[in-house]
Amino acid sequence: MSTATTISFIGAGNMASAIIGGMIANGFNAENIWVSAPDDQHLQAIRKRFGVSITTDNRYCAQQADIVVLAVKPQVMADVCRDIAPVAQNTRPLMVSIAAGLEAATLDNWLGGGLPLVRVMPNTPSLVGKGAAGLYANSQVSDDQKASVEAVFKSIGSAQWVAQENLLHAVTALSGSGPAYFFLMLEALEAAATKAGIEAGTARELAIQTMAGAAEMAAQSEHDPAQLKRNVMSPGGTTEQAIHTFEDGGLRELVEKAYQAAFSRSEVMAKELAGDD
Ligand SMILES: NC(=O)C1=CN([C@@H]2O[C@H](COP(=O)(O)OP(=O)(O)OC[C@H]3O[C@@H](n4cnc5c(N)ncnc54)[C@H](OP(=O)(O)O)[C@@H]3O)[C@@H](O)[C@H]2O)C=CC1
Ligand SMILES: O=C(O)[C@@H]1CCC=N1
Repeated sequence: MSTATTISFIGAGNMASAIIGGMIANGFNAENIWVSAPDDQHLQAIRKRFGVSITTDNRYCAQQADIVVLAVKPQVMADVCRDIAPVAQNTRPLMVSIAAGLEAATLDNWLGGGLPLVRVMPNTPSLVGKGAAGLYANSQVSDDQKASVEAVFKSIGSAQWVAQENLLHAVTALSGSGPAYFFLMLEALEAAATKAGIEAGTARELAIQTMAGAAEMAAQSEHDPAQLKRNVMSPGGTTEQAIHTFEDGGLRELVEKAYQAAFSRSEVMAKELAGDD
């Protein structure tokens, strides 16, 4: 990505902040980032935190950039896109949507048609440079534009292109929503350990370090997760009692059910919102 690349974010919430924070921590120049949202006080806080330029005018924000990231909730996306469409048609930036569900053709239609558009499904650990994003480009996107957007998301974690757009539903249910699954596991482990008498701060520290250590080991090891799990399960020891409890309690089926629920919701959102024209 060129150091002169300018990026505008329409929407300044959890996900936009995570991406911006990750980019700046990785050396991207805050002067080349614009952010717009309706609430000026919220924007002032973003400026203070990251040193980016801010405006409550989405059109003005979109006009500043080579890449425009649409980072609002799916339900307000139609209004936002229709509002900035004249500007986008005039300056023809690379449009990037991070919204769950919303299809490229629907977005492009709201933006007036014929624009280069990449859909990205990122996740909040982008803030700490450990994001995981799936990307899909429509046919208007050039190779250079693909390289630029890939560079942005690689700078804050892993970025993987998917061959078909509908695979983004599968990415959303895996890595888009995924951080919440692991935060739930942390909450549950911390609660169990606290009940057993460990001080809450200590329980959290040990649980987090265990999760981070397991993830790092899985990333670095030549063994698959099943083997790594077996390596912890000493015969007749403690771990096998816990793992058998998880298996007997139907954890795998529950994970599959939860994954499918997120996947289906993404599909339903795509259908519902595609009808919003
Ligand atoms: N959170 C996550 O983990 C992930 C979210 N996403 C996607 O990212 C998108 C944003 O989600 P998230 O950041 O969680 O949501 P938030 O609610 O945290 O942020 C939404 C932002 O949009 C702003 N906004 C609302 N209306 C407008 C408008 N008309 N013009 C400009 N900005 C507006 C809000 O402004 P204000 O601050 O003033 O209220 C807020 O800053 C969604 O489409 C979601 O599907 C994708 C992957 C992961
Ligand atoms: O829950 C959501 O809809 C968004 C998309 C993936 C993570 N958060």
